[in-house]
Amino acid sequence: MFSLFYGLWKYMFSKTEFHILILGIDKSGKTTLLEKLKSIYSNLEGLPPDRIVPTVGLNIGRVALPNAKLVFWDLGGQPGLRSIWEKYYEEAHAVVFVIDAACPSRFEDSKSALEKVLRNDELQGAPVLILANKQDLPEAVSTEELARYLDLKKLDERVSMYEAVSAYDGLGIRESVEWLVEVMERSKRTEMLSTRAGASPA
Ligand SMILES: Nc1nc2c(ncn2[C@@H]2O[C@H](COP(=O)(O)OP(=O)(O)OP(=O)(O)O)[C@@H](O)[C@H]2O)c(=O)[nH]1
Ligand SMILES: [Mg+2]
Repeated sequence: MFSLFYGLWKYMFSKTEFHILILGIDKSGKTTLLEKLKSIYSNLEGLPPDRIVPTVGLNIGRVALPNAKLVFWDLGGQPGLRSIWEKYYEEAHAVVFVIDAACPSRFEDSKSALEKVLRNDELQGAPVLILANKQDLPEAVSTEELARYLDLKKLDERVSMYEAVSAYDGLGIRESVEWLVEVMERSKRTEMLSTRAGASPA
C-alpha cells in the first residue's frame, strides 16, 4: 500500500531533472551565460563578468522551474580542453552551443567544433540550441546570418533552434530555456535516458 501511495506521490510531485551541456569554443561566453542563468532563475546573484575566468574544470548551475529541474554543465572551450566534452555526452539531455556572434574570424572554429559534437553517436537525438551570443555588441550578426555562415547539413535531422542572446543583458535567455524544457520533455532521448536510469519515462 505504501509503495502505491509513494508511487502516486512521486508521479504527482517529483520533477524531471534534465542535464544540459553548455559547449562552444573558448571566449564564446558560456560561463557568463551560466552566471546570468543563475541570476535570472534564482535569488542568488551570479558572478559579475569581470570576475569570470577561463574555465578549466566544470561549472555547474542548477535552475528550479515549476515543472522541471535543470542542471547546466559548463565546460572549458580552449582547444586542449575540448576532448573532455565527450565524457559528459552520455548523460546529457540536450546541448546548448554558444557562439560569439560578434567575432566572425572564429566562426570556422565554432563550425568545426559544432560539427564534431553533432557527429558524435553518444549525443544521438539530443536537442541542440545554438546561441548567437553577445548581441549587445553592435557588430554581432543575426541568427539568420550566423546560420548561413555555419551551413550545417547535419542539423536538418535534429531538433534544433538558433536564438539571439546576450549573456550580459539577458536578451533571449528565457525564450531559450522555455524552448529547451519543451523539447526535452517530449524528446525520445529523455525517454531513453529515463529508461536507462531505471525510472519511468517523464
Ligand atoms: N559584450 C559581451 N561580452 C560577453 C558576453 N558574454 C561573454 N562576454 C565576454 O566574453 C569573454 C569570455 O566570456 P566567458 O564566459 O569566460 O567565455 P567562455 O565561453 O566561458 O570561455 P572558456 O571558459 O575559456 O571556454 C569575457 O570577457 C566576457 O565578459 C556578452 O553577452 N556580451
Ligand atoms: Mg568558461
